[in-house]
Amino acid sequence: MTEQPVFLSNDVVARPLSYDDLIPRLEEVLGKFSRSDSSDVVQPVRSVIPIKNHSGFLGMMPAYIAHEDTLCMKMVAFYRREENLNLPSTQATVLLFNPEYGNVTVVMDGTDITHKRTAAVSAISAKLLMPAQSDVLCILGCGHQAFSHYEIFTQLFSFKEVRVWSRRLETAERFAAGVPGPVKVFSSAKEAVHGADIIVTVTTSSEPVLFGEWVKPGAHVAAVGACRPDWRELDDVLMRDAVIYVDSRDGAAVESGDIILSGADVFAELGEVLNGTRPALRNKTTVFKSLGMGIQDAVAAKLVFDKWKSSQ
Ligand SMILES: NC(=O)C1=CN([C@@H]2O[C@H](COP(=O)(O)OP(=O)(O)OC[C@H]3O[C@@H](n4cnc5c(N)ncnc54)[C@H](O)[C@@H]3O)[C@@H](O)[C@H]2O)C=CC1
Ligand SMILES: O=C([O-])C1=[NH+]CCC1
Repeated sequence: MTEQPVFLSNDVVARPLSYDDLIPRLEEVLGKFSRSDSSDVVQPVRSVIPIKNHSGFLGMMPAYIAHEDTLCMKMVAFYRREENLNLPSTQATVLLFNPEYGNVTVVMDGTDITHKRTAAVSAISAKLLMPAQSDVLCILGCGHQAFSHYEIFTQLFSFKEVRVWSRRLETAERFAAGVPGPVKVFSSAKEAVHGADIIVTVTTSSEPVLFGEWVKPGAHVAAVGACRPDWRELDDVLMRDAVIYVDSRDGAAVESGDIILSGADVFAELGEVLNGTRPALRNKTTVFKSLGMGIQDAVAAKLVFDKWKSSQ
């Protein structure tokens, strides 16, 4: 009980974290979260403080998962950086506690956990909501999340074409050169999106980068950026015309500018679809508005720690 916490650096965390392990655990915990009669999963909406002098935010994301006896807290700092600063826009540290005593057992770098669990949840949304015949994937934004989304989407699904767009052409070209498969680089978001079956938005923009009139009817959008109540990635037309799914209704009502400012109704949480209590309307245009949840970090961190322990 009085032992010092272990520290796991990002290279140690990244190694054992596979999507095959992550996806079923994330599906299970999202389902439990969305069961109104379940006290198994406790997770308040993230509390966020602005870092006023530096245009950043610090988010605190605690979670307790009773059936796994996992008590976790992620602290995540995020900034809207200019691309040429070459600094990460998101940095995270995860603590796991001994739930019986409350002492910290492990401190781990949360970078890879954040990249992979976010992409894995978007992939779950795609599994449930993208058109049955999905040939074209389009990714808007070419930073860290774009890489993890590319990785899992191309692992899980077979696309005939993968397209990318970023605000600066050279960022998109660097992305295309850095991934193993063929990628078409576009200099216009509108052209990149044209005819795409699934669109992932992973930008740090606070203004819409995706407009409803560009989106093919029936397409699925996994919208990952814009995590402040006054930030947008999607315009009002898309928010009005699409069926809106979220990770957490409570989180979306407080944090998502796309939902709050458009006045769009939330149709379902992803967990409700996984539980079979709300339908997956695959034939409609769908948006999954992702904000990120502490329970997602908790299952990922527990997975990493268990694997690390068994390798010692
Ligand atoms: N939903 C979730 O669970 C999570 C969401 N995020 C969010 O995902 C987004 C992407 O994160 P990272 O890939 O780590 O960031 P990053 O900094 O590595 O990449 C950001 C990308 O956005 C592009 N961008 C920046 N400003 C833009 C603008 N005004 N218009 C169009 N594109 C612009 C950049 O060119 C870059 O390609 C961020 O908004 C971040 O807050 C991050 C972690 C978890
Ligand atoms: O869930 C998460 O870690 C984040 N969501 C938005 C910025 C970071």
